[in-house]
Amino acid sequence: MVAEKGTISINTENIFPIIKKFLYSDHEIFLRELVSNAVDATQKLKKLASMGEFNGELGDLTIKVSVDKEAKTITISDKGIGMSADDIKKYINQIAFSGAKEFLEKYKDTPDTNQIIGQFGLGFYSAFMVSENVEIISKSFRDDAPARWICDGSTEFEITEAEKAERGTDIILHVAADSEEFLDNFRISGILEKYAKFLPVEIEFDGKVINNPNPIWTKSPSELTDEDYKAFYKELYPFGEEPLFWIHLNVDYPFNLTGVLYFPKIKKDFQLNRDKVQLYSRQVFITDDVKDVVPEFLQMLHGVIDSPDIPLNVSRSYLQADGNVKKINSHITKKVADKLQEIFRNDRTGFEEKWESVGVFVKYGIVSDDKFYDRAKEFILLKNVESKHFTLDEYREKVQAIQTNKDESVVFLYANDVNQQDAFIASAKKREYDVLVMDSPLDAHFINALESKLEKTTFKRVDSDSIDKLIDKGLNLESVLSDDEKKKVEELFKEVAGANTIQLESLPADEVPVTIVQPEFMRRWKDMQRISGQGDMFGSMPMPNNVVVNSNHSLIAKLLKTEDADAQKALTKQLYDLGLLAQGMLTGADLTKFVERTVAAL
Ligand SMILES: Nc1ncnc2c1ncn2[C@@H]1O[C@H](COP(=O)(O)OP(=O)(O)OP(=O)(O)O)[C@@H](O)[C@H]1O
Repeated sequence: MVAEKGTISINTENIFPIIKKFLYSDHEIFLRELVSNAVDATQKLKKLASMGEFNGELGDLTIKVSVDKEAKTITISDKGIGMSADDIKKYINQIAFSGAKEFLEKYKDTPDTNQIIGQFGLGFYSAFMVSENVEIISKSFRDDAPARWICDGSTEFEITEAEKAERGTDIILHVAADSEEFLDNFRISGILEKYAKFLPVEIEFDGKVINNPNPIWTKSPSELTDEDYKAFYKELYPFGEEPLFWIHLNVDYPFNLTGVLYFPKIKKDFQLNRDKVQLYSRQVFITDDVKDVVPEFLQMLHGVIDSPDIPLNVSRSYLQADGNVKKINSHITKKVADKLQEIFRNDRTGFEEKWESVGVFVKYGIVSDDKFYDRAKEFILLKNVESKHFTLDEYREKVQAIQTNKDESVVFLYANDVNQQDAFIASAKKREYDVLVMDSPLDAHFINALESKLEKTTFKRVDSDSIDKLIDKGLNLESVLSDDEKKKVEELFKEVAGANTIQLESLPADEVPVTIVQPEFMRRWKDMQRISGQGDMFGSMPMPNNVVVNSNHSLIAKLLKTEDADAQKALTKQLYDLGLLAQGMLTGADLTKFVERTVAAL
């Protein structure tokens, strides 16, 4: 068969309803699009005026939005460049022919042209998502006769001359029966509040200007004071607590990006984050779902990012593939790291005070982004039980002399619950060891990440073994017990200890007789699963503990000497329960019996 080539034909009558229906999943977007067009028309006029191509009076350029419940109309009026009948035919009747793009092409070499929002030539048609008929009444700045265009959403339209005294455009939406929700003032003001809050031209609704046309991210940091940044934060999040500090982003190469990111105070447990980073494109709100644009670990930041290089119709798969978005992502990471480093270097005390909040970002960053560790390693802080902070290098330097084990690995001891692990911390202190506090939900992952980065360093929770096993220097004490005696002790404890493993050790005589420890490896693995929210496959499984019996303690000698079998059992049980009690593991009926027994023995 001979190859045949051709062009696929598109039938406008069929494609039009598809555009209307599926272009935007969210119908409220129509207002964003129409108000953006009005802003564009106004900005174009200002631009022409600044170049001497328009010499008339600019006058009040406020854009007005109004709702007429009775007539069932929504009107968006601007005093921008307007359109003649020919302009309407050219720009409106040809779908996907963007006048904005044409304008940009024409003036691309002049300054400030990038303030125009439109790019696809589709936005106007979103009006049909909510309207039965859409009417345009417009008068061009060129003083051509005013024109009226009306269309019912089919491919047919009517264009006639109109009466209009003032320059500019009125877009009148005759709202369809299924969209009457948009005839509600609250609804409209809510939509404007969301999308138009920072548009660069004043927008009036219900007699009030609803926007701040000059938000701080459009200004230069040198014009701004701390108070300005704080006031803007309040404007964004009226109920938020004052932020810790902020970063003003200002990039124009290789992509355009402005914005202000705030570091919020973070409570210990991650609270649900309602105050999110907002994404704008030329001051038009796009979304507050900034996944992909902002690195995952920085999504807890607050503030605003504005980039014309982020496509307006944000779809996730599109964003992930977008080269600019990737660059933006790593730029933000770098900026955040630079800012943290600057504060760390210039104000160490202030940095330490903020560590509880800042640490959450840093830890999350280290866990989720390999490159971030290299940027952050200088200012990662560790806090010990005396609430002193150390960098990684400082801490290693501090503990290395006495906390190195026989394999030459430096052991960083930590507690995740200082109260509950007090007895273990006390034994560590007896050896003059230092103990860190690792009590944030991220710490299990953070510790793992650090172990993989730091050479010859292991983290061990203070209660995961007896202290001389945690930092095993290979200097084993002799046991005072014979092998037979050891066996006997083991049997006695086996009877009371259920599924737990008995571990006889020759510890110094002044260490406690019985300790219950939770092996580091299993426990940490379980913690990590819990925080990653991965099914609780092992989470609900009871974890066997190790019962460390100090064979050198005098009470163990006494236990062996006790001849009466019941008395021997009772003493074993008492010692075991004391071990559980020290770990906060003695509860319920066992605790009640323990108290009764102890009282009876007094
Ligand atoms: N209020 C208005 N005043 C003057 N011209 C307008 C107005 N609204 C629309 N236009 C003209 O119609 C064109 C098409 O508008 P439309 O919203 O469909 O696309 P766009 O704004 O160019 O791009 P996008 O699809 O990104 O919004 C605009 O580029 C502009 O030339």
